[in-house]
Amino acid sequence: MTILPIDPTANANPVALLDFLEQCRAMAVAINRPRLVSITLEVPALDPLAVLELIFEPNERHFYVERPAENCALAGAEAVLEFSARGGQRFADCQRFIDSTLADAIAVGDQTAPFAGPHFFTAYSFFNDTEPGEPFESAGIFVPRWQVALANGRTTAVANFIVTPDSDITALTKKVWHAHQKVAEAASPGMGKSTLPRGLATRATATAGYRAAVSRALELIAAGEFHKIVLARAIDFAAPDAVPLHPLRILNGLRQRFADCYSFSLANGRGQSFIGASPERLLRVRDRRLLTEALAGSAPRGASASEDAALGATLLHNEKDVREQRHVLDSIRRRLEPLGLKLTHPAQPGLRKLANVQHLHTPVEAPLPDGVRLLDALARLHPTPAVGGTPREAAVARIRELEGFPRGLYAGAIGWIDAHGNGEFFVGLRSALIDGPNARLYAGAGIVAGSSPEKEFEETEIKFRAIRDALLG
Ligand SMILES: C=C(O[C@@H]1C=C(C(=O)O)C=C[C@H]1O)C(=O)O
Repeated sequence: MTILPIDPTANANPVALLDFLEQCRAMAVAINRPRLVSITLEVPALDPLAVLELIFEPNERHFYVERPAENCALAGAEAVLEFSARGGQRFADCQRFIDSTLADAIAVGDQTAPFAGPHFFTAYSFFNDTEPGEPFESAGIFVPRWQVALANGRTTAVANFIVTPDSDITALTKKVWHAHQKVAEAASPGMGKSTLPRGLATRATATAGYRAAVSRALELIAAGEFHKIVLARAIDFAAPDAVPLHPLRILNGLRQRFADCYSFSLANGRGQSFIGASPERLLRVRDRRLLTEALAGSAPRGASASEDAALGATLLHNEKDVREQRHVLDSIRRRLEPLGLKLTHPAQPGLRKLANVQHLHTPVEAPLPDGVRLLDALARLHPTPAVGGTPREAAVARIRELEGFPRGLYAGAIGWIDAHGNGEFFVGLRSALIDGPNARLYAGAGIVAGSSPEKEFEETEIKFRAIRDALLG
């Protein structure tokens, strides 16, 4: 990436912009290829979700993720660049796309500001290949036209665009200036209010046969085919009178209730969005330090502090749950150590308490060795036994047949990567696919020897609550 020493705040006028874009075009002519140009500006305090609401277009791509507890939110919309891949090489194909895009990219503005420069919003479906007709690709990346992020009390806006050797620079200047004005408007005191449709879901149908699928999985475990498998259920909700459900309205409810989770929305640009409040970090890389976690084993929250503590203590000592979580931790070690990572983690799991459920949790950390990049680690980690099973191949091979519905992005890997190789991915859990007035909700549970079909069913009911309550308003 070429970083030009231009101060965009001092040059925030259409004449300077035109001049700058002419320079970029000359740089595109020099290599005879299009270039991604990225302008970063620090702006007054803004809620990225409010901005996304204001510029929301149902048929544009968007990406949103927020962890209120970390005072961190990131929004992007409209694709200036898109890439998709499928199959076993999808992570490596994505890395090549990112590398070639960055090799020709030009950036201006303070590149040390939080979330400065171009970001690649990326989603991997649970399986290497999605089924025909599924709304999201098995690997999809887009670079947004605009991005607004909040971190450590600072708000950063980024505008991205493509300059080709024969770009019409006057038209492009108008477009970029218009986008700049739009974000500036959103930051003004008279900021508009979007009128989101008030669609709420009521009617529900659940996929049948979950208990039978768990029983069948227990037979396969007894026969030695695998040790653990995660099986999910889907429930379809619909809004009466076909009033469309608005992903960002549901998201606003999720972020208020699940401050400690990743509240997210990802739109495919064709009217469908995948939303949720996921408790599970798959991977974070910051300044070449990798952070992941083993999260598995579940218990309800108690009504009083003492009941809650008792439920937590039972979970910490439950042999089945401890074994289930251990499978996840062991798998993380097995998958990452061959890359040369020296992992550190506490010897015993702790409790991760969410509004509706508590889990066993072990944070895992390591410096990234030279030459190893975020997507190398992600390709090895996904899917962990927290959402797939162990041994991975044997368990994952049975999931489609036992569940009977396409997972799509449920339990997939969703996140972002920046120009320096930093990034963060979470697991697409406690989630729903929104399509007009329809919503499909997903929740699963890990099955090991000793699991009971009835208890696993109840566990999925508890997990459904997170997204169901937000959906029902
Ligand atoms: C599969 C889900 O959650 C995963 C499975 C868990 C379990 O089996 O106890 C716990 C946390 C998650 O890793 C889900 O929420 O759908």
